[in-house]
Amino acid sequence: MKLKIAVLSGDGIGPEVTQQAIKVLNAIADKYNHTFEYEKAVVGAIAIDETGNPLPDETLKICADSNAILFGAIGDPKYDNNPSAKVRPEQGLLKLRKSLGLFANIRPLNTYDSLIHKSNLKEEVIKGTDFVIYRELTSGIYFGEKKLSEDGTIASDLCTYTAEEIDRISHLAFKAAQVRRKKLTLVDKANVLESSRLWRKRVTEISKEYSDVKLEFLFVDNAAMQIILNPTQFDVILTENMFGDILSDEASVISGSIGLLASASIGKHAAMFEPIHGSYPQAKGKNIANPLAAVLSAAMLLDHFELYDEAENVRSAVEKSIELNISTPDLNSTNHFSTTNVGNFLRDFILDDENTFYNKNNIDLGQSTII
Ligand SMILES: NC(=O)C1=CN([C@@H]2O[C@H](COP(=O)(O)OP(=O)(O)OC[C@H]3O[C@@H](n4cnc5c(N)ncnc54)[C@H](O)[C@@H]3O)[C@@H](O)[C@H]2O)C=CC1
Ligand SMILES: CC(C)CC(=O)C(=O)O
Ligand SMILES: [Mg+2]
Repeated sequence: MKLKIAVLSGDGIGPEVTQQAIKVLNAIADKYNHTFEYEKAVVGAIAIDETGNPLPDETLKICADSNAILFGAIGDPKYDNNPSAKVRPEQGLLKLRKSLGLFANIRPLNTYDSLIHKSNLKEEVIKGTDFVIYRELTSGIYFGEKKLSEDGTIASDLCTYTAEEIDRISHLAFKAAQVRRKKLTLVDKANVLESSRLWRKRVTEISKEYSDVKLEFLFVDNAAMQIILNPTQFDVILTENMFGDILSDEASVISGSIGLLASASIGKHAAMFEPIHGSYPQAKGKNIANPLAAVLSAAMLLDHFELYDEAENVRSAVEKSIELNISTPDLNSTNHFSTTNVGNFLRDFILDDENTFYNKNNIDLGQSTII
């Protein structure tokens, strides 16, 4: 297969982790005889520095002309610490999602046997967790009208949803539940918010078309608690933009690190693959960020083009790296490996086996080595 992939690595650790995802995609292309062509484009703080615009037209054009987009992360402390900045990196990402119509953000979450004992949460609580969050991505409060009074003392952000916006992602989420464990939990705040009541009404209506799927409702405050107390109860979680953003960061604690959580942002005519984490500026340039979220997002890209064996190969390599503790410091506090070397391991494992990596780097199995 031939694919044109736009690469928007962005800010902070974005370029470091995206580089490993490309390394892995290149190994897959070599092994399975595919051609992946990459075209780089700027977004976020780096784009503001270069052009004054967090999403230059040229970037949008490159994305629109590609089969898929590989996205790293955006954000920089110089904007985070300046609430008055009018032009911000995050606007680039939001505009990109909106312009390409990427209305569904799919965030899978599972545990790894070799990490469970390291979790901050009890093994018996998290073992077997396997759910996916369907987060609405192009509407809600992140896209509503923003107002600041002239004297700067009153601010507001409007949360709006239309029936159409709710319906299109709901159908995707129900379809996902049908091929999973047939349970869908709508997370909202329908006891308070009018927009949430519309979600409940539409989703209840749509559920009649998916009678094999059990529909449950949960208020978001309770959902935040249940995700930690009893995460195995969930199969598909469907929710609006901001709730999905927040709950998925919380849920990443179950897996062991936010550096493991991948996502696919899907629209009618475009698809983007992005880790759920941000630009982790404290780690920029240190070669310590976990690249697995970016790599697993690349696996979701392969799935999207029905390259299922290839995607499975990437996931096996990731599992092997975790099992062998070839991991960055977020997962391996003692003998950690660099971002680059985790990527090298995955590449070597895909193209050959784990021994290649050990031999190339002169590592004895079981030896304590930091590289
Ligand atoms: N999709 C995106 O591009 C997103 C961008 N942001 C932006 O990123 C910047 C930093 O925001 P934060 O709230 O600090 O969120 P963040 O996700 O960048 O980092 C939060 C914490 O998560 C951990 N972490 C994140 N990525 C990791 C990785 N790959 N490996 C290991 N540990 C990792 C680190 O402990 C870090 O301190 C801000 O400018 C924010 O606006 C935040 C979230 C999403
Ligand atoms: C930085 C925001 C625009 C989005 C975000 O936090 C996310 O998509 O996870
Ligand atoms: Mg987020």
